[in-house]
Amino acid sequence: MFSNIYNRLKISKVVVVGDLYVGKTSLIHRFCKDNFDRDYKATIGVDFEIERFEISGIPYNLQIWDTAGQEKFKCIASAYYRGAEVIITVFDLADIQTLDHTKQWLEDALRENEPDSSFIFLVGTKKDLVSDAVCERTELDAIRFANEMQAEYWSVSAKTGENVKEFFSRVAALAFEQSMIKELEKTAGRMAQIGTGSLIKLEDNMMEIPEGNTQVSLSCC
Ligand SMILES: Nc1nc2c(ncn2[C@@H]2O[C@H](COP(=O)(O)OP(=O)(O)OP(=O)(O)O)[C@@H](O)[C@H]2O)c(=O)[nH]1
Ligand SMILES: [Mg+2]
Repeated sequence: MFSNIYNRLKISKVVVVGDLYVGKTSLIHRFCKDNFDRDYKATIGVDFEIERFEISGIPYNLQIWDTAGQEKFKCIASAYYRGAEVIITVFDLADIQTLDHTKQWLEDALRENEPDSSFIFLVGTKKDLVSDAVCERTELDAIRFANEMQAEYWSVSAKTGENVKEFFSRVAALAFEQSMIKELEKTAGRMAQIGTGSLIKLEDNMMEIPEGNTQVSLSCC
C-alpha cells in the first residue's frame, strides 16, 4: 500500500553551513565514509555526498551539500542553498566565536528558501577537544542560540564518531517524515479535485473509485 508515494519520497536536500575550519567536511565524511582526516583541506565552493537509508523498509536518500566556510567561496556556495529541506549550521565547540557567526550563516541560507520550509539544526563539533566542564558551559550558550534560531541542538565529534550516526539518523527521520506529509497532502489535494463524493479506496499504486470503476494513478503530478 502507498508504494507509489514511497517511490516519490526518494531524496531530501541537506545543506551544511558554518565558518571555515569548524569541521563540516569532517562531520559529513565521518558519517558517509566512516573516516577522519587530521589534515585540513579547505572545501572549494561546494561538494556533496548522497547517503542511502532505509526507513521502515522504504529506501530514502539524503543529498548532503558540504559548503565552503571561506569568505571568498561564499557566493559560489550560497548558490546551492535553495530547496534545502534541512539546514545544518555548524560551529566549533573549541572556538566560541564560531557560535556567534551561526546566526548569520543561517540567515543567509534561509534567505534562499521558502519560510518555514526547512528543518534547522545547530551542531557543535570537535567535542573531543573540550573538557566536559567547558562543553557544558558552551552548550548553555548554544542551546540559547538554538532556541532563538528555532533549531535543534546537537554536539558531536567527527574524530571519535560520538553522536554522528545518531545525529544523521535524526536528520533523516525528520526529513523523511516531512516528505511523507508533503506527498500525502498533494495526494489529498488531488482526491479533493476528483471531488465525486465517492468512497475512495487506496490500493497498491493507485486509488480506485469504485462507482465509475475509474482508476487514478498516484504518480501523476
Ligand atoms: N579533534 C578534532 N578535530 C576535528 C574534528 N572535526 C574536524 N576536525 C579538524 O578540524 C580541521 C577542519 O576540519 P574541516 O572538516 O576540513 O572543516 P570545514 O568546516 O569543512 O572547513 P572549510 O571547508 O574550509 O569550510 C581539520 O584539520 C579536521 O581534522 C573533530 O571532531 N575533532
Ligand atoms: Mg570543508
